[in-house]
This record gives sequence, structure tokens and C-alpha cells, in this order.
Amino acid sequence: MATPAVLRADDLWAGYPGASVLRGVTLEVRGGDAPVGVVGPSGAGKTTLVRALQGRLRPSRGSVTFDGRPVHRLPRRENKAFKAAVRFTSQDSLTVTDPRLTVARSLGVALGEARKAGRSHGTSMNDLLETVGLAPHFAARRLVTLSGGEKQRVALASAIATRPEILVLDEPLTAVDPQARADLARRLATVLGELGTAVVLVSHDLELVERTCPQVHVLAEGTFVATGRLGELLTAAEQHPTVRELAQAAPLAVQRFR
Ligand SMILES: Nc1ncnc2c1ncn2[C@@H]1O[C@H](COP(=O)(O)OP(=O)(O)OP(=O)(O)O)[C@@H](O)[C@H]1O
Repeated sequence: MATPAVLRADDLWAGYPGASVLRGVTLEVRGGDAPVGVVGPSGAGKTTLVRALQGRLRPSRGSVTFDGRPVHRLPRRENKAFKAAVRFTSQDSLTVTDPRLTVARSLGVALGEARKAGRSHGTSMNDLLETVGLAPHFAARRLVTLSGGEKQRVALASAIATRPEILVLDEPLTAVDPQARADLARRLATVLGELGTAVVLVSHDLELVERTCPQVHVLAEGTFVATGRLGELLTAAEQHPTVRELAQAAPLAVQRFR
């Protein structure tokens, strides 16, 4: 069996001119791992972490590496391998593709990419739509005509189609209504687990993260302040102030964890 891909942030410090955001984040994920969550309040640095994992930010200290090489300066061949192995899906992933494409065409491109990379997995277009809770007739719709929640579902279907080794999801279901969200998250976790795709789920949504990820990191002011099962962190006697704030902001979730 091929060695699994490894994406690793090691004592990562990164930010923007005049704004240092991430302060010593260490995170490792390899193909086949169980899903891991990153939760944190607004401004904690979640999106900055995703940007750094993508290689779009140069660390001021520490590193982000893919199979041991710094992601912000991968040579062309390694960059191709990185893009095939690690996929990033954000709130607006589909805006980079042609909005006039139909859902079928868009998913067809993703399935074609998987074929080319030798990662076909026999999932049909209808299976993909069903996994993300869309009826088959959505295949004929143009991306431009979809609602925000429907677009997010198609972006996820597209990510599943390419079957990456590692999938980084940045607030993937913000536009999906809360009732459908938990159900969708469970289905996604199952399918991605079956495909052997390791997931890093970055979100402020505690319910979503708890239902999808056995292990969670709590990010506060650019650093991981707690790690473990979210239910246990939220109900623990001793809590970091940010964990306490998260717990106070989600009383229903805490009740369920007790
Ligand atoms: N381009 C930028 N230049 C300067 N500062 C920035 C830039 N982008 C983000 N920041 C700052 O970095 C900090 C972390 O932002 P980031 O977007 O990573 O947080 P977040 O956890 O994703 O927040 P949210 O949940 O609100 O999206 C914030 O204080 C933000 O104002």
C-alpha cells in the first residue's frame, strides 16, 4: 500500500503584515485518519490556519509541510501531488468554477479528475447527490441558479468525487439549515470514512463538529488551548475561558453532552 499523505503544521506562527495571528499551532493529519475538528470563536484564526495549510501564507516561524516539504514553496510536481491529495472546501468554493456549468458537468469534471489521478471509487452522480441530500433532478441545474445551501452541498459532493486523501473543510455547511446540517454531517462522515479520506473540519459550529469529529482542537487567539472530545471539554470542571465561553454559548449542546 502507498504511504499515506501527511499534512503537518509544526509550531506554526503566521499572520498578516502588522497582525500576528497564529501562535505555535501544531497539527498533523494523514490519509486514513479519523476526522479532526478545529473549533474557535470568531477571530480566533480559523481561516488563517486554513490559508496557511493551503500554502497561501508564509509562516513567520515553524512550518506547514506536505510529505515533509514546505507547502508555500512546493516545486511544480510536488504541488500537483499536493493538490490531488489534499483538497480544501470553503463556504464559497464553487464561486471559482464557471457558474454557467450544470451540477452534472461540475461533478463530471471532479469524477474525471479522480479517474486521472487513479482514485476512482465507483460512485455515480446519483450516489453523490444522494449523499449530500439533493434529488437527482438537481443534476440538470446550473450552478448559478442554486441557493447558498445547495451550492455548499454540491461543493461537498465535488470534494467527495475527487476522493482526496485529506479534505480540509472550512465552515462547509453555514448556509444549510440547522436541522438538515446534523443529518448531512453524519452522512458525510460515514461516506468519507468509507473512502479513507481524512477530514479536518474547521468551524464555529459545535454541534456539527461534535457529530463529525471524535477529536477536537479548540483554537483561541491563534493557539490550541484544549484538545479532546468536544463533549468532554465542554462539560469538564476545569476549563480554559474560551472553552467556557463556547459552552455558555451552546447550552443545548452542553445539556446533550452531560
Ligand atoms: N488580510 C488580513 N489582514 C490583517 N488582518 C487580518 C486579515 N485577515 C484576517 N485578519 C485578522 O486575523 C484575525 C483572525 O482572523 P480569521 O479570519 O483567521 O479568524 P476566524 O477564526 O476565521 O474568524 P471568523 O469565524 O469570524 O471567520 C482577526 O483578528 C482578523 O481581523
